[in-house]
Amino acid sequence: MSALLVTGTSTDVGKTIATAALAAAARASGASVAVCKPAQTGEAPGVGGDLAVVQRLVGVGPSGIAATVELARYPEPLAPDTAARRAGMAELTRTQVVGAARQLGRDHDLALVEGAGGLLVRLGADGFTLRDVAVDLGAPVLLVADPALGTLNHCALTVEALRSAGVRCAGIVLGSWPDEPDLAMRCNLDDLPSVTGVDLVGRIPAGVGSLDRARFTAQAPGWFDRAWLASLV
Ligand SMILES: Nc1ncnc2c1ncn2[C@@H]1O[C@H](COP(=O)(O)OP(=O)(O)OP(=O)(O)O)[C@@H](O)[C@H]1O
Ligand SMILES: C[C@H](N)[C@H](N)CCCCCC(=O)O
Ligand SMILES: [Mg+2]
Repeated sequence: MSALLVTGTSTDVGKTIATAALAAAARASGASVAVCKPAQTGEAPGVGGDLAVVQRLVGVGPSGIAATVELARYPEPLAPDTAARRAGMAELTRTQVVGAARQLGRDHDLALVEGAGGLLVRLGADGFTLRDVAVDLGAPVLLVADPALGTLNHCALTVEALRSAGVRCAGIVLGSWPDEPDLAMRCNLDDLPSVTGVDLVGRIPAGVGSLDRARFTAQAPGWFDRAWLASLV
Protein backbone atom coordinates (compact mmCIF):
# COMPACT_ATOMS: atom_id res chain seq x y z
CA MET A 1 0.00 0.00 0.00
CA SER A 2 2.51 2.56 -1.09
CA ALA A 3 3.48 4.95 -3.83
CA LEU A 4 6.94 5.09 -5.38
CA LEU A 5 7.69 8.00 -7.69
CA VAL A 6 10.03 7.41 -10.64
CA THR A 7 12.22 10.20 -11.90
CA GLY A 8 15.27 10.30 -14.13
CA THR A 9 18.45 12.28 -14.54
CA SER A 10 16.80 13.53 -17.72
CA THR A 11 14.32 12.53 -20.38
CA ASP A 12 15.05 9.43 -22.44
CA VAL A 13 17.14 7.71 -19.76
CA GLY A 14 14.83 4.70 -19.46
CA LYS A 15 12.30 5.65 -16.77
CA THR A 16 9.47 3.91 -18.60
CA ILE A 17 11.38 0.70 -19.24
CA ALA A 18 12.58 0.70 -15.63
CA THR A 19 9.02 1.32 -14.42
CA ALA A 20 7.80 -1.62 -16.50
CA ALA A 21 10.61 -3.80 -15.16
CA LEU A 22 9.82 -2.86 -11.57
CA ALA A 23 6.12 -3.46 -12.13
CA ALA A 24 6.91 -6.91 -13.53
CA ALA A 25 9.25 -7.71 -10.64
CA ALA A 26 6.66 -6.62 -8.07
CA ARG A 27 3.97 -8.67 -9.82
CA ALA A 28 6.28 -11.69 -9.74
CA SER A 29 6.38 -11.37 -5.95
CA GLY A 30 2.57 -11.38 -5.86
CA ALA A 31 2.04 -7.66 -5.35
CA SER A 32 -0.81 -5.79 -6.97
CA VAL A 33 0.70 -2.96 -9.03
CA ALA A 34 -0.66 0.22 -10.57
CA VAL A 35 1.24 2.58 -12.87
CA CYS A 36 0.46 6.26 -13.25
CA LYS A 37 1.82 8.67 -15.85
CA PRO A 38 0.43 12.02 -14.77
CA ALA A 39 1.52 13.94 -17.87
CA GLN A 40 2.29 12.38 -21.24
CA THR A 41 3.67 14.78 -23.84
CA GLY A 42 4.59 14.36 -27.49
CA GLU A 43 1.99 11.75 -28.36
CA ALA A 44 -1.31 12.08 -30.26
CA PRO A 45 -4.55 11.43 -28.34
CA GLY A 46 -5.03 7.74 -27.60
CA VAL A 47 -1.87 6.66 -29.44
CA GLY A 48 1.28 5.27 -27.86
CA GLY A 49 2.91 6.83 -24.84
CA ASP A 50 4.63 5.45 -21.80
CA LEU A 51 1.69 3.50 -20.43
CA ALA A 52 1.29 1.72 -23.77
CA VAL A 53 4.93 0.60 -23.46
CA VAL A 54 4.37 -0.62 -19.91
CA GLN A 55 1.19 -2.45 -20.93
CA ARG A 56 2.99 -4.08 -23.86
CA LEU A 57 5.86 -5.29 -21.72
CA VAL A 58 4.00 -6.35 -18.58
CA GLY A 59 0.36 -6.82 -19.55
CA VAL A 60 -2.75 -5.53 -17.80
CA GLY A 61 -5.22 -7.62 -15.84
CA PRO A 62 -5.08 -10.58 -13.43
CA SER A 63 -1.52 -11.62 -14.31
CA GLY A 64 -0.27 -8.12 -15.09
CA ILE A 65 -0.68 -4.56 -13.94
CA ALA A 66 -3.97 -3.97 -12.12
CA ALA A 67 -4.45 -0.37 -13.29
CA THR A 68 -2.82 2.28 -15.46
CA VAL A 69 -3.74 5.95 -15.14
CA GLU A 70 -2.76 8.86 -17.36
CA LEU A 71 -4.06 12.23 -16.16
CA ALA A 72 -3.18 14.51 -19.08
CA ARG A 73 -1.75 14.29 -22.56
CA TYR A 74 -0.37 17.14 -24.63
CA PRO A 75 0.61 17.04 -28.31
CA GLU A 76 4.05 18.61 -28.37
CA PRO A 77 7.16 16.84 -26.99
CA LEU A 78 7.87 19.47 -24.32
CA ALA A 79 7.71 19.93 -20.57
CA PRO A 80 4.04 19.39 -19.60
CA ASP A 81 3.40 22.95 -18.42
CA THR A 82 4.81 24.41 -21.63
CA ALA A 83 3.02 21.83 -23.78
CA ALA A 84 -0.30 22.59 -22.04
CA ARG A 85 0.11 26.34 -22.45
CA ARG A 86 1.03 26.08 -26.14
CA ALA A 87 -1.92 23.78 -26.78
CA GLY A 88 -4.33 26.03 -24.90
CA MET A 89 -5.20 23.02 -22.75
CA ALA A 90 -5.85 22.83 -19.02
CA GLU A 91 -2.72 22.34 -16.94
CA LEU A 92 -2.54 19.53 -14.43
CA THR A 93 -2.78 20.58 -10.80
CA ARG A 94 -0.69 19.35 -7.90
CA THR A 95 -3.88 18.31 -6.12
CA GLN A 96 -4.97 16.16 -9.05
CA VAL A 97 -1.68 14.28 -9.23
CA VAL A 98 -1.31 13.83 -5.48
CA GLY A 99 -4.92 12.67 -5.20
CA ALA A 100 -4.58 10.12 -7.99
CA ALA A 101 -1.30 8.76 -6.65
CA ARG A 102 -2.63 8.56 -3.11
CA GLN A 103 -5.72 6.63 -4.24
CA LEU A 104 -3.67 4.20 -6.31
CA GLY A 105 -1.36 3.69 -3.34
CA ARG A 106 -4.40 2.87 -1.18
CA ASP A 107 -5.88 0.45 -3.72
CA HIS A 108 -2.70 -1.45 -4.60
CA ASP A 109 0.40 -2.83 -2.92
CA LEU A 110 2.57 -0.62 -5.12
CA ALA A 111 1.67 2.46 -7.16
CA LEU A 112 4.45 3.55 -9.52
CA VAL A 113 4.20 7.18 -10.64
CA GLU A 114 6.46 8.17 -13.55
CA GLY A 115 7.33 11.82 -14.00
CA ALA A 116 8.20 13.55 -17.26
CA GLY A 117 11.88 14.11 -17.93
CA GLY A 118 13.91 14.91 -14.83
CA LEU A 119 12.87 15.73 -11.25
CA LEU A 120 12.31 19.47 -11.57
CA VAL A 121 10.41 19.44 -14.85
CA ARG A 122 7.24 21.47 -14.35
CA LEU A 123 4.20 19.24 -14.62
CA GLY A 124 1.48 21.88 -14.57
CA ALA A 125 -0.14 24.76 -12.73
CA ASP A 126 2.12 26.98 -10.66
CA GLY A 127 5.11 25.02 -11.90
CA PHE A 128 4.69 22.06 -9.53
CA THR A 129 7.10 19.18 -10.00
CA LEU A 130 7.37 15.50 -9.15
CA ARG A 131 9.39 16.59 -6.12
CA ASP A 132 6.35 18.52 -4.84
CA VAL A 133 4.20 15.41 -5.35
CA ALA A 134 6.71 13.36 -3.36
CA VAL A 135 6.62 15.92 -0.54
CA ASP A 136 2.82 15.91 -0.39
CA LEU A 137 2.64 12.11 -0.45
CA GLY A 138 5.58 11.57 1.86
CA ALA A 139 6.69 9.08 -0.79
CA PRO A 140 10.22 8.13 -1.87
CA VAL A 141 11.59 8.70 -5.35
CA LEU A 142 13.46 6.16 -7.47
CA LEU A 143 16.11 7.72 -9.72
CA VAL A 144 16.72 6.19 -13.16
CA ALA A 145 20.10 7.26 -14.49
CA ASP A 146 22.17 7.04 -17.63
CA PRO A 147 25.25 4.91 -16.78
CA ALA A 148 27.64 7.00 -18.88
CA LEU A 149 30.18 9.73 -18.09
CA GLY A 150 28.33 12.77 -16.84
CA THR A 151 25.87 10.86 -14.72
CA LEU A 152 27.70 11.42 -11.41
CA ASN A 153 26.87 15.10 -11.47
CA HIS A 154 23.31 14.58 -12.68
CA CYS A 155 22.63 12.00 -9.98
CA ALA A 156 24.27 14.12 -7.26
CA LEU A 157 22.21 17.17 -8.29
CA THR A 158 18.98 15.17 -8.28
CA VAL A 159 19.67 13.52 -4.93
CA GLU A 160 20.61 16.89 -3.42
CA ALA A 161 17.38 18.40 -4.76
CA LEU A 162 15.45 15.57 -3.10
CA ARG A 163 17.29 15.82 0.20
CA SER A 164 16.80 19.58 0.38
CA ALA A 165 13.03 18.94 0.29
CA GLY A 166 13.20 16.13 2.84
CA VAL A 167 12.39 13.48 0.22
CA ARG A 168 14.07 10.09 0.43
CA CYS A 169 15.72 8.71 -2.70
CA ALA A 170 14.71 5.03 -2.79
CA GLY A 171 17.68 4.08 -4.95
CA ILE A 172 19.38 4.52 -8.29
CA VAL A 173 18.63 2.28 -11.28
CA LEU A 174 20.83 2.34 -14.38
CA GLY A 175 18.40 2.68 -17.26
CA SER A 176 20.28 0.92 -20.03
CA TRP A 177 23.35 -1.15 -19.17
CA PRO A 178 25.42 -2.20 -22.20
CA ASP A 179 27.00 -5.61 -22.78
CA GLU A 180 30.42 -3.92 -22.85
CA PRO A 181 30.39 -1.00 -20.37
CA ASP A 182 33.17 1.50 -20.86
CA LEU A 183 35.62 2.67 -18.17
CA ALA A 184 33.39 5.46 -16.84
CA MET A 185 30.39 3.14 -16.63
CA ARG A 186 32.39 0.53 -14.74
CA CYS A 187 33.72 3.16 -12.31
CA ASN A 188 30.21 4.56 -11.84
CA LEU A 189 29.08 1.29 -10.25
CA ASP A 190 31.11 2.22 -7.19
CA ASP A 191 31.24 6.00 -7.61
CA LEU A 192 27.48 6.54 -7.84
CA PRO A 193 26.71 5.17 -4.33
CA SER A 194 29.82 6.86 -2.95
CA VAL A 195 29.09 10.29 -4.45
CA THR A 196 25.33 10.30 -3.80
CA GLY A 197 25.03 8.22 -0.63
CA VAL A 198 22.24 6.31 -2.42
CA ASP A 199 22.40 2.59 -3.22
CA LEU A 200 22.50 1.30 -6.75
CA VAL A 201 19.43 -0.98 -6.69
CA GLY A 202 19.09 -2.04 -10.29
CA ARG A 203 20.60 -2.31 -13.74
CA ILE A 204 18.31 -2.65 -16.76
CA PRO A 205 20.23 -4.39 -19.56
CA ALA A 206 20.30 -2.53 -22.88
CA GLY A 207 17.86 -3.88 -25.42
CA VAL A 208 15.30 -5.38 -23.07
CA GLY A 209 12.67 -2.93 -24.23
CA SER A 210 12.39 -5.10 -27.34
CA LEU A 211 11.79 -8.37 -25.49
CA ASP A 212 8.46 -10.09 -25.69
CA ARG A 213 6.28 -10.02 -22.56
CA ALA A 214 7.13 -13.53 -21.42
CA ARG A 215 10.89 -12.93 -21.52
CA PHE A 216 10.65 -9.40 -20.10
CA THR A 217 8.52 -10.44 -17.13
CA ALA A 218 10.61 -13.55 -16.48
CA GLN A 219 13.91 -11.66 -16.50
CA ALA A 220 12.85 -8.41 -14.80
CA PRO A 221 13.20 -9.55 -11.15
CA GLY A 222 16.86 -10.35 -11.82
CA TRP A 223 17.61 -6.77 -12.82
CA PHE A 224 17.07 -5.46 -9.29
CA ASP A 225 18.75 -5.99 -5.94
CA ARG A 226 16.75 -8.81 -4.36
CA ALA A 227 16.67 -7.40 -0.83
CA TRP A 228 15.66 -3.97 -2.08
CA LEU A 229 12.87 -5.46 -4.14
CA ALA A 230 11.62 -7.40 -1.13
CA SER A 231 11.60 -4.18 0.90
CA LEU A 232 9.27 -2.53 -1.59
CA VAL A 233 6.22 -4.76 -1.29
N1 LIG B 1 17.20 -0.87 -21.16
C1 LIG B 1 16.93 -0.39 -22.39
N2 LIG B 1 17.34 -1.04 -23.49
C2 LIG B 1 17.08 -0.55 -24.71
N3 LIG B 1 16.42 0.57 -24.98
C3 LIG B 1 16.00 1.25 -23.91
C4 LIG B 1 16.23 0.84 -22.57
N4 LIG B 1 15.68 1.74 -21.75
C5 LIG B 1 15.15 2.68 -22.55
N5 LIG B 1 15.32 2.39 -23.83
C6 LIG B 1 14.89 3.14 -25.00
O1 LIG B 1 15.30 4.49 -24.85
C7 LIG B 1 14.21 5.36 -25.19
C8 LIG B 1 13.83 6.18 -23.96
O2 LIG B 1 13.43 5.26 -22.94
P1 LIG B 1 12.22 5.65 -22.01
O3 LIG B 1 11.01 5.94 -22.83
O4 LIG B 1 12.09 4.59 -20.97
O5 LIG B 1 12.78 7.02 -21.41
P2 LIG B 1 12.05 7.95 -20.35
O6 LIG B 1 13.09 8.37 -19.39
O7 LIG B 1 10.87 7.23 -19.84
O8 LIG B 1 11.59 9.22 -21.24
P3 LIG B 1 10.42 10.29 -20.88
O9 LIG B 1 11.07 11.38 -20.14
O10 LIG B 1 9.93 10.68 -22.24
O11 LIG B 1 9.36 9.57 -20.11
C9 LIG B 1 13.06 4.47 -25.66
O12 LIG B 1 13.10 4.34 -27.07
C10 LIG B 1 13.36 3.14 -25.03
O13 LIG B 1 12.88 2.04 -25.78
C1 LIG C 1 8.88 14.74 -24.52
C2 LIG C 1 9.68 13.91 -23.54
N1 LIG C 1 9.63 12.52 -24.01
C3 LIG C 1 9.14 14.02 -22.13
N2 LIG C 1 7.80 13.47 -22.07
C4 LIG C 1 9.15 15.44 -21.60
C5 LIG C 1 10.54 15.87 -21.27
C6 LIG C 1 10.61 17.29 -20.78
C7 LIG C 1 12.05 17.73 -20.53
C8 LIG C 1 12.16 19.20 -20.21
C9 LIG C 1 13.61 19.61 -19.95
O1 LIG C 1 14.21 19.11 -18.95
O2 LIG C 1 14.18 20.32 -20.78
MG1 LIG D 1 8.91 7.65 -19.96
